[in-house]
Amino acid sequence: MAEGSSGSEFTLDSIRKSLIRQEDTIVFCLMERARFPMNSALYNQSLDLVPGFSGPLVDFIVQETEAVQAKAGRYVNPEENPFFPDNLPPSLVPNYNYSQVLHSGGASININKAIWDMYLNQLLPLFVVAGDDGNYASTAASDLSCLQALSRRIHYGKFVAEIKFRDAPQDYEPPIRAKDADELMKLLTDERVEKMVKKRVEKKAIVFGQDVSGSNNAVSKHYKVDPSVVARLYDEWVIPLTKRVEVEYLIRRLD
Ligand SMILES: O=C(O)C(=O)C[C@]1(C(=O)O)C=C[C@@H](O)C=C1
Repeated sequence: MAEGSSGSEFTLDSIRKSLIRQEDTIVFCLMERARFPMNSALYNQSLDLVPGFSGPLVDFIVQETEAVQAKAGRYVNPEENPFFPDNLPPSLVPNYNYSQVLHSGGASININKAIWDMYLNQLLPLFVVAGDDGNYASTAASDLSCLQALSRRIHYGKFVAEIKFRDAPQDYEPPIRAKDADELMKLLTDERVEKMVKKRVEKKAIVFGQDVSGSNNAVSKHYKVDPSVVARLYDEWVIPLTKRVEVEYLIRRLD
């Protein structure tokens, strides 16, 4: 299972612990991306910076990186979903025996297009400064780290949904059979937990993102990423998209 999770235990508590640990990764990834300005040439559809490749430079870098990672077995892991799944090379390394806790229908759920669109068009402009420093390859590597961390967190909804189903099949089976997405959304929602998640990620952005001085204890008011943007990221996108994955997973759970 994911970062910080042992693999043998599969409970709502252990899954939530992993989601909490993944918050750290996401906040640090955003702080790393914020070191670079927007570098918008990287995302320009019509610049064709790479001879023989048509499309933005970020697509080229992500596709090539995913191809190498696919050969090294990244996408054999049920927690990982590629952004460019078409024509990915197969894994060349011996298969690791990942615990197969998900229903087989879960494998086909990949909402990375929505994550990509949200990250590039809505989130990035909220936390990076305008400008161009020419560091396109490093910026794209940093984007990919953010995208992969967000994708892992959001698709973790598959595991959350599986454990919720196993804990209360009698509640979930009727709306699954009726293909009632609204009822499933109601059942899986826990507003108290969502509130806590949003508060905690904002706090993490405050704690991790302040300038630390060796000489005194003054608390800085400058943060590497605006904590309210991190809270908004979870409120508007991460939690709703995780819930979308949960519903998509549950709808297929009895197929
Ligand atoms: O922890 C859960 O129960 C989840 O389903 C995850 C999550 C989230 O994305 O953080 C999503 C839906 C719930 O309303 C609460 C939290």
